Amino acid sequence: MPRTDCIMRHLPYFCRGQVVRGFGRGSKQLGIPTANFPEQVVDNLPADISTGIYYGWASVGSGDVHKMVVSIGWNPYYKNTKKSMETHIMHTFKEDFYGEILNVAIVGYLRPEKNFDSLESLISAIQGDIEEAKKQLDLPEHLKVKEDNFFQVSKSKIMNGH
Ligand SMILES: Cc1cc2nc3c(=O)[nH]c(=O)nc-3n(C[C@H](O)[C@H](O)[C@H](O)COP(=O)(O)O)c2cc1C
Ligand SMILES: Nc1ncnc2c1ncn2[C@@H]1O[C@H](COP(=O)(O)OP(=O)(O)O)[C@@H](O)[C@H]1O
Ligand SMILES: [Mg+2]
Repeated sequence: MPRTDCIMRHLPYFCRGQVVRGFGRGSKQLGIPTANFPEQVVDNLPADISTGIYYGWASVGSGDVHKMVVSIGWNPYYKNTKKSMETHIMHTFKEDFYGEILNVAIVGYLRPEKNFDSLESLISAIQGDIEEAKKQLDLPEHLKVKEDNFFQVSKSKIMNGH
């Protein structure tokens, strides 16, 4: 079982990285696209940050900051052999953003990763996570992270030059 005090010690956790291709299941099978981070970003996570489902804030390149949910782990339903970190942003984008920089601030923990008997139950669990995250993120302590300098830096010229 994840030790909540261990997890919370690292939050908020900020990171950025280029969006890479995963297995293409997020949008095609689940109807919930997830922007996947490269292995390097996953390897740089603090060793004692538990796998599981988290929520927070995200922006793409120098774009607006949106609510997000992120899954860190091996996706037991799919039995992945590599640990992944995948972010679903609660926003409708006009097009895919592979290759762009994704900026992420994780602020809270929702639950451990689970296996499910059916795709339908995986999808409804994820939809439940999204609803819970939306509620939690309206709390003042979480809303303030949206304004963090971390996201301001991503809007600066330095980042736009890439
Ligand atoms: C909020 C959220 C919760 C998730 N929870 C689980 C889970 O409990 N078990 C699991 O096997 N996968 C879970 N996933 C991961 C999905 O299985 C994953 O997004 C899907 O396999 C897409 O993978 P892909 O990006 O490689 O295509 C979750 C994803 C999100 C965004
Ligand atoms: N709201 C969104 N949240 C996350 N990714 C999105 C969103 N809208 C579009 N995308 C795009 O969808 C891609 C993820 O789709 P997905 O089916 O999970 O494929 P993959 O397996 O390649 O990660 C992201 O890399 C991004 O380019
Ligand atoms: Mg994905």
